[in-house]
Order: sequence, then C-alpha cells, then structure tokens
Amino acid sequence: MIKESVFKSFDDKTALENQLAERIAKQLQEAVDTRGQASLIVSGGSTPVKLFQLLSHKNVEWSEVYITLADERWVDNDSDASNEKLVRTHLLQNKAHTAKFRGLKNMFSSPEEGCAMAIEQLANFSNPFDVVVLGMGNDGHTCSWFPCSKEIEEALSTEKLCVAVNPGSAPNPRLSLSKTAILASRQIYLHIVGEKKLSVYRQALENEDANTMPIRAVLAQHKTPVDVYWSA
Ligand SMILES: O=C(O)C(O)[C@@H](O)[C@H](O)[C@H](O)COP(=O)(O)O
Repeated sequence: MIKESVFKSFDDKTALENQLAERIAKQLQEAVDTRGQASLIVSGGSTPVKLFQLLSHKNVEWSEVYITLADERWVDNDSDASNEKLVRTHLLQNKAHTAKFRGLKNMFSSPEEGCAMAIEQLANFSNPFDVVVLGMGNDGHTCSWFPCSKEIEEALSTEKLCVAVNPGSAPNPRLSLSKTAILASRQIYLHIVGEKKLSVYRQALENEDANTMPIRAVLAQHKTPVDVYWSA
C-alpha cells in the first residue's frame, strides 16, 4: 500500500470544486508574484467542466498564465471530442480569457507527426509546471496513458515531454504529456468524483504494476506532491 498522496474527501462535488478552484487560483497567482509567470496543465473529460467555469472567474493575473492540456484527442478543434474546445468554452472565458493557451493539436495528420511541434508549444512554460490537474478513467488511465495501448511503456518511460497514443478501448488517436512531463511539476491534483472512481483509485494503490493501472505512476512516487480531491 502506498501513502504518498494526500486524500481529501468532500460530501458533494460543489464543495470540492469551490475549494479546488480557490487553491489553484492562489497557487497560480503566487507563481506570478514570485516568478513573473505561471503554468497550468488541465485534463479533458467531463469531470472538470464546473471547475473550469469557477476558475475562469478567479482574480489571477491570467495574462501571465500559460495553459495547456495533459492530453488531446487528434480531432478538429471544433469537434465536441476536442479537449481544446472544452478548455476554450469553459476555462478561457471571463477573467481567464487573457490566459496564454497553447494547444497540443496541430495541422499534422497524426499525433505521431504532430508530436515535435506540440513539444515546441511548451517552450515558454515554466519548468517545473506550477499546477497540473489530472482526471482518471475507470480503467485506471490518466492523461492518455491507456493500459490497453501499445505505447503505455513509452508514455511512462520516455524522457520526451509528449507521446502519441492509440488507445484500443477509447476513440481517437491521442497526444499525451508523458510521465516525465507530468512529474516535472510543483503540484499535481487528481480530481475524481463518484464511488466507482474511488474504488479504482483504491485498486491503483494496491496494484503494483503501473502499466496495468497507469494512475499509479503518479500516485506511487515521491518526487512531486499529489493531492487527491474526491467527492461522492
Ligand atoms: O481527454 C481525456 O479523456 C482525458 O484527459 C482523460 O485522462 C480524462 O481525464 C479521464 O478519462 C477522465 O474522464 P472523465 O472526467 O470524463 O471521467
């Protein structure tokens, strides 16, 4: 059993979202105050929508905040499957509309071909990243580290910041930040909601193999602080 991460439990998702948005905004502004800029890595999926909306209203010097994605589906940016579209619709609004968003999807026809250009997009981001917000799937994936993909070992071992992934169990080829990129951060949050995800999270703590339970690559490490925010 690993115990490196901090587990915060909330009775309802609204309380979780309010506290997490407050904490992220504070950390971003502290980064701007201390180092002149901040970086925020966010995930797609359905879980973070309300969190994005709350964050977009926070008082942060957003024009000094660089934002990118933990992973992206290789679809057009106006597709409903696009994580960039999700971020543009819910996060880059209100006070946050001045943030410097750098997407991972580009004009290349596959994530394999687009990988180098996506890495270039990260050149201005502070190293380490200030805040990373991850989600988790019911198969234990985070980012696009799918246990079913042939690229899983590469995603968890490459020194490169991005990796192309072709998941067998989920639609669309993807481009994902690698484990190396994600762990090069000051703070990681894992944002999960519901009993099913709580049980997957518990399984990940017990399962010794990160290739079959990739979220473990984030949970079972001592380098970067991870706070797990869970609500029923
Ligand atoms: O683009 C994506 O799909 C992701 O970034 C992915 O890692 C996501 O965070 C989980 O699959 C959880 O997704 P839900 O929030 O929809 O459960």
